[in-house]
Amino acid sequence: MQQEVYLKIGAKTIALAENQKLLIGRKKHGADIEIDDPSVGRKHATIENKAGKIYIKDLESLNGTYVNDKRIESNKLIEVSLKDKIKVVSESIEITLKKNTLTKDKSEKISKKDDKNVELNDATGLKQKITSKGFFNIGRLSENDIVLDDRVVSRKHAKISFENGNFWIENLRLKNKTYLNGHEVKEKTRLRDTDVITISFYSIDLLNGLKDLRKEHSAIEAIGIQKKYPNNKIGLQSLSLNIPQATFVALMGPSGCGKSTLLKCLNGDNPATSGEVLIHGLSLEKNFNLIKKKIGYVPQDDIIHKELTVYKTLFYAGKLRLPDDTSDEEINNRINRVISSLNLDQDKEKDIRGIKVGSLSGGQRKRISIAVELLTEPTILFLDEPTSPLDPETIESFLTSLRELTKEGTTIVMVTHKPEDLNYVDQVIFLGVQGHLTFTGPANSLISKFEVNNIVEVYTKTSDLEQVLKNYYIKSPEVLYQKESIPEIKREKPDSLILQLYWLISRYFKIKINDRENLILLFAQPLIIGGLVSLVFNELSIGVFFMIAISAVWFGVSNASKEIVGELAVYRRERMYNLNINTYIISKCVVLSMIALIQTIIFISIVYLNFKINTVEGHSDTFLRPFWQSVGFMFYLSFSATLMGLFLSSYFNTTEKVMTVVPIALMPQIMLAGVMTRIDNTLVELLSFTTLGRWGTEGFARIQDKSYLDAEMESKSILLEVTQGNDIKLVGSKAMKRLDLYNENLVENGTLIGSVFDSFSANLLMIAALNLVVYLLIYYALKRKDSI
Ligand SMILES: Nc1ncnc2c1ncn2[C@@H]1O[C@H](COP(=O)(O)OP(=O)(O)OP(=O)(O)O)[C@@H](O)[C@H]1O
Repeated sequence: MQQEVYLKIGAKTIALAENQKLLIGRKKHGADIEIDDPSVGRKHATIENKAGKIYIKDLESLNGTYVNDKRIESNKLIEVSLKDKIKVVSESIEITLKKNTLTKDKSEKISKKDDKNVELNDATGLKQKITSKGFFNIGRLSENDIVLDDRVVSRKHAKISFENGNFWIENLRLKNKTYLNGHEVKEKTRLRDTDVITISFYSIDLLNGLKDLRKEHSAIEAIGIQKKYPNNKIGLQSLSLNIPQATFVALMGPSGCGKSTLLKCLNGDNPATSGEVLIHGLSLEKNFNLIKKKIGYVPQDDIIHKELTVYKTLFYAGKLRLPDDTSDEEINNRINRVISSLNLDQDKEKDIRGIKVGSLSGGQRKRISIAVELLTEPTILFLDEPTSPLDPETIESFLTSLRELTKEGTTIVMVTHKPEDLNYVDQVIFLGVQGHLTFTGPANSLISKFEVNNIVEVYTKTSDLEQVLKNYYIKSPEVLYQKESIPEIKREKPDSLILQLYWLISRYFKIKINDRENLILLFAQPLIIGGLVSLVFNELSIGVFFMIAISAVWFGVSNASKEIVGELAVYRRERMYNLNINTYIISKCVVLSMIALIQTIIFISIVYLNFKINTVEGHSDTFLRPFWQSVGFMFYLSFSATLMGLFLSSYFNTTEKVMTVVPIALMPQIMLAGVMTRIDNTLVELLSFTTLGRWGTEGFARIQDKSYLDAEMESKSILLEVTQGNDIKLVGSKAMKRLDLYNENLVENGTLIGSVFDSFSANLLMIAALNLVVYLLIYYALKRKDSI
């Protein structure tokens, strides 16, 4: 049997479990019982419960510890009873010995999880229950002591134990995280009374037990937030907001006033430069890794691939976003649920799951973007102008389904320009020009607040800076938090990089396969260019190898140049979630390399067959060879060019810009290869070092020269030359003499520096070095997109 002992300090009640010792000390110095008084020592005294008996010990404090107004001797355990009055300097601590007792009887365990959790809200019960049982398991399964029915909670998630007089918290699963005061619990950590554990949107602390933060706090609170862009432009003027749970909010204002900026500050996509955003009472900045999994965000552009079917879109989103231990069956159940909650299953004749996203209407596509976000069951949805592309009829059913979501408890913040959308929302936030908050409140009081006849006039008034500043700007009462620089929200790795890579490759592969027309064009390119080369060149010469190298560069760059910029919205959204930049780049490289390999095989086969069949008279052995080495080298060039294309695609923000730059990137490959003209200027020579055109042409020349030499050496038909000093020198074979690609065409007539890297391996190494540089450039270009 155990006795429950409680300490009362002012309004606070703290349980003192059996065999527990608590340190009393000054605030912010790590004590279990913190007293906000400078006259209290950092480590002032201890109070402990030894088998139901309470002892207090003063730790040589300056201002003393008092029992019944008598200062006690330092470093001596003094037993105290119910009647005694204990004082730590000015604070009086009352000790209460509760009458009821607790047994370790198993019947105490209540099977229904809600009943069980209700008990845990009891401000004083949790500690004693943990002490009595020795530990408390927390998890999704009903057999846990604290049951949290939430997808980001593992079946057996964490454990609070009581050992050696102290409480400890440990996370039992690596994948789903437990946070202690905002920091991930990586190892078993001592738990103090003032510590707060957060798992999903639940908080647990020894004093207050379990709390569902969604019930305790507003969904979103912005306190004195302001946004300054790096160019010093103010995107948002200081403002404060409070958005209750399950509210449908429209965010409106004139064009360019900062609506998207505010949305991004509230969801962490591009955080405020000062002030604080709280999501269900938790600091967005400190708990971003948790919060990002529980909020949904659909930016202005669709965050889906039009080449995939609806089912595959949702399936891959589930695989990439849900915890790795989520079964396919569970993902399918969720897909069915989100499809029905967004009324996407109305057409009984044609199942929307099998339709390609690209064939859907604008409204349906928007809903699929939202469905992707709903898979993770977010408590807040941020939507940036979802109704803009929709016609009035579609808007009605679209907003009705969003309303339904708010009834189920989701909070929605939606940027909109459409006055008719106000019929569906509970609240409006109206921004004025240059990011000034001018209105927050129920939609039906917007017109009266501005004393106008219609919403168009609200736009007129809020577009006039002078009027806004004079009459409407709702300045934040006080700026509580000042930050000097943009807070960097630390991004967390996905559960498994390998699995993320697998699903990214799988999705990208499917996208490519489903885009039949484009695939046909991709494979028609080597047929056409290879055919032309065969047609134009009557005999194998340096020009042919130059064309092979340039074609490889062209294939790689053109295959890749639209691949990142074309899905920037998807990339940015997934990056905000848990996308790793390296797995993303590698997934692009893997799939694009497969395409480049097929193109290469087609191209080399055509050129090989052409020169094999149409040999020059007297030189029947002069054809492209060796076949597989040529394929390998062309593929290597094409892969390297793919990286170049990916760099262009990651650096620019629009497809148009990339397409303008592609020819500019290709020209040096042609001009600096040393074939068009002799390169005899050091600067130009050095520039040619950075081109695949140069290394590619030279590499092919070497492969050919070597293969002819080898072939002729084998057949012993070698050529010897008598030099000026009457030495006999091996110069190669008949065929090689005829070609002599490297020496004659590139060194003597072409580049001067060829001899500097006089080996094929050096060629390969130079290309590898270029690849490494380009890979790093892609990485940093993508990283730059994280926060603008
Ligand atoms: N990355 C940035 N750097 C500098 N200024 C920016 C940046 N992003 C936005 N701005 C500026 O901040 C202001 C607000 O932009 P924001 O996109 O938030 O407006 P908006 O109200 O959503 O506009 P719209 O209704 O046209 O979508 C604009 O003047 C814009 O030029």
